[in-house]
Amino acid sequence: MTEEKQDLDELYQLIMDRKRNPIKGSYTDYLFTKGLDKILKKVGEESTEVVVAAKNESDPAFILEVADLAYHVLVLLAERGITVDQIKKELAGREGKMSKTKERDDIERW
Ligand SMILES: N=c1c2ncn([C@@H]3O[C@H](COP(=O)(O)OP(=O)(O)OP(=O)(O)O)[C@@H](O)[C@H]3O)c2ncn1[C@@H]1O[C@H](COP(=O)(O)O)[C@@H](O)[C@H]1O
Repeated sequence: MTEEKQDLDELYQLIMDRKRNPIKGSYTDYLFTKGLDKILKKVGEESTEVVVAAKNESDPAFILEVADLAYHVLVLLAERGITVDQIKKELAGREGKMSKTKERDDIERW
């Protein structure tokens, strides 16, 4: 059996392509047309669904909700003009910095 995988970078590129070349009937296009407030509303809704699924539902249902959230966060990044690489760079800059779990400074005060 072949297992299909979609890289987050590839999905982001597809979303960017929808932004540059709108396609009628595309849900991504629908979100960009509605604008930032609609995208933020979806990110909020999908976040809540992840929380509920994490507490109550099976692994497949939880995975589905996390995937929905990931997609909408990528749309939000694209709307704000931020790339996945910028997020990776931010995460890479944190590597090895969180060694204490008590009495440690907030992330902003590193
Ligand atoms: N990963 C996703 C993805 N995850 C969720 N969704 C859509 O997100 C919507 C969420 O469903 P909801 O019931 O919460 O929302 P709704 O009632 O449909 O709409 P609103 O609440 O936003 O008005 C559904 O319509 C899903 O189809 C996605 N739509 C697209 N993608 C990816 O984006 C690619 C491009 O999609 P299009 O832009 O539609 O061509 C697809 O091939 C996928 O890879």
